[in-house]
Amino acid sequence: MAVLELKNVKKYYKMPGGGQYEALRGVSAKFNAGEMVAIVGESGSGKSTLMNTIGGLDSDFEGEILYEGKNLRDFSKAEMVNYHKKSIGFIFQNFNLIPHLDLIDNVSIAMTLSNIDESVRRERAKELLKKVGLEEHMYKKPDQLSGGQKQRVAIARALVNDPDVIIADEPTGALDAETTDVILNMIREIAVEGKLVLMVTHSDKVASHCSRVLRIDQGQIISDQEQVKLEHKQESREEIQVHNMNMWKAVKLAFKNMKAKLGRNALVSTGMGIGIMSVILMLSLGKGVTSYVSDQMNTYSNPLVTEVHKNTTAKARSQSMSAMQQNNSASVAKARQQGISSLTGTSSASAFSDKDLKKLKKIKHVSKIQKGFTALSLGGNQVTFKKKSASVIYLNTVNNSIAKSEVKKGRLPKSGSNEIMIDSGTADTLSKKLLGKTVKAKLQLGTKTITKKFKVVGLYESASSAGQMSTLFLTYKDLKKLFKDNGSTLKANVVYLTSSDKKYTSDIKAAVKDKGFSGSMQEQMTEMFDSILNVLTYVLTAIAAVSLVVSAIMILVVLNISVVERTQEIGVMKALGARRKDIRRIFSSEAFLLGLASGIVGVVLTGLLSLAINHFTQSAFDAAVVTMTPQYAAIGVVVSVVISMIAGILPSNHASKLDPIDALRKE
Ligand SMILES: Nc1ncnc2c1ncn2[C@@H]1O[C@H](COP(=O)(O)OP(=O)(O)OP(=O)(O)O)[C@@H](O)[C@H]1O
Repeated sequence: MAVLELKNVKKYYKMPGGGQYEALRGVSAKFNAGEMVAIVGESGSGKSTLMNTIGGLDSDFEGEILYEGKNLRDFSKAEMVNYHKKSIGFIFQNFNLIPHLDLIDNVSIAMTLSNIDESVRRERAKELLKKVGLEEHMYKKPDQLSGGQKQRVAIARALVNDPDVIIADEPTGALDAETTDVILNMIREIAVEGKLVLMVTHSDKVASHCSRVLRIDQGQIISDQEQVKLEHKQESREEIQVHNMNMWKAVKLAFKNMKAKLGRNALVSTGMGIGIMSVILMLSLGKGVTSYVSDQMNTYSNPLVTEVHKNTTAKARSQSMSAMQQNNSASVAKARQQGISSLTGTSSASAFSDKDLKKLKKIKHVSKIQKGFTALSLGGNQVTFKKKSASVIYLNTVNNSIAKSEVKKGRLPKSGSNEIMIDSGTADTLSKKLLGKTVKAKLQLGTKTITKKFKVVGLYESASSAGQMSTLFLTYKDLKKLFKDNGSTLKANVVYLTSSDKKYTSDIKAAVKDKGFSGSMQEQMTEMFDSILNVLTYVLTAIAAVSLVVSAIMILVVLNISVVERTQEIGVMKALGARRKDIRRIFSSEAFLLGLASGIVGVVLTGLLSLAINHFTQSAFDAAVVTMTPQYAAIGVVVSVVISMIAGILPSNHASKLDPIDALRKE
């Protein structure tokens, strides 16, 4: 039975100016296994067109090309892929080997596309390379071989999946006479082993080696002569199961391709890596600076204690904003006054009512609730010792949030014996030995100012550097009495909640906010700083991200160049049975690998740069300002991969859609 049967095959090419050209004009022939058929004809007679249609590279023909009883034109995509992989082997005039793969990989590429295991592939490739006499060259690259050796590799490649038909298009066209004979004998051997060999040639001498000569002129067979019958050897057929190439094999192939252009890919990855670095660096810098500021502001003196204020400043701010919007200057002034009076401790709005205290008591895990008072005054409070005076900005009550370590010298004041504690800075301006001495204090109590003697029993130094303000502490009880003695009532404007365990403090802080109160001044300022820094970080990151657009364009250009450079390779792969999907996968995998490499370069560069920056800031401000978290590193790598893969969509699609005939013809 014939392996291939052609019935009245016609092929029309569309002419650029309209109309069509009939390149094959009703070709009919039968080809049997074990034949070596020379297709001879003048240039332009239609030989290549006929081979392309028989080889399934061009299904746009009329008539029938029957393989196993089915017309190639009616093949489904999967059947056609199988036909390429299993039934047809191509040998080209200019060899069309893949330059960056070694001989083993070149021979076994069709098996890679068929998802055959590496060990099986290599074994088969070695066996075939041995058969064509290139065993000792198998790790060479094609450009290290002579023309004849290259064609021998191409023969081995055509045979790898043990096809029924070998199509050889001028296989000796680029070879000298001596090498031609070697190659022709090898091809003849293929037919002797029982395969059908169809060989295009111009040369009658080459044709004389064949068992049958088919002459073609102007798209028609003009003669069909059987010259000799070949003596056949019965060869056992290889049982090779072909499947579709999986993603992992595509990635591995892509990796080999990338290695071939290592220098270029390294440069591109570094370029994109710098873009990624700028993004990670901005995020890490934002994080580092935010936590530095938070640390500076929020060195909580006592991790168990939460300081609570009435939410008057926020209220005053929003009132003042809405008054400003309404252009009401009286309301603006009123709102501002409220803000000031809440700071100076004279606002009734900032005082805690019993209802407020009850609300706070209900918060889970609060073991103790302590009332306090804090007031700011600019010049109103003064401490005098031996004719020296110092202003005290804050008047505070002794509270649980003061840590033992903050009492630098002496102890906390006790109630009932006119004791105070002042910050060590203010104390020093009065006398180096103020501890234990009696000072005269002028204090503003609400609207009244009183003068009274106190004994300094403690010197205070805030744990937070932002809290280093001149401050005078006395007990709440004493202050309450002072107010009462002067005809007014002290109302707590700060409350300290002690948590039953350190681990609940953050929950308590959150609950305080939920109930409409606010935290300490430092906490409020930190929150404000945090939000400003966050906005700043995002703005800077967005600016840095612009460089990623440039990187994406760079990757797109590089992949496009790669597609152009490798057009022939794509043509060969398609002739060997690569699906569009496979080609797309290979190029997308290259984009993926470029993105991954860039991401890693970006992370490494950020790591190195942050080491340098932190080294500098450590010595300058005793703090590391760049904090690269694993999340940021992961974001960098993911962003890099995603951008690269998006940039790779167009080139990969373009590659997958290339027409195999055009691609193979590309010089
Ligand atoms: N894509 C195409 N579009 C239009 N015409 C084409 C196309 N490909 C081939 N032809 C025309 O079809 C005819 C047959 O071309 P083909 O390449 O099959 O000839 P050939 O016998 O293989 O020639 P050569 O030996 O020079 O390769 C030629 O006249 C050619 O100009």
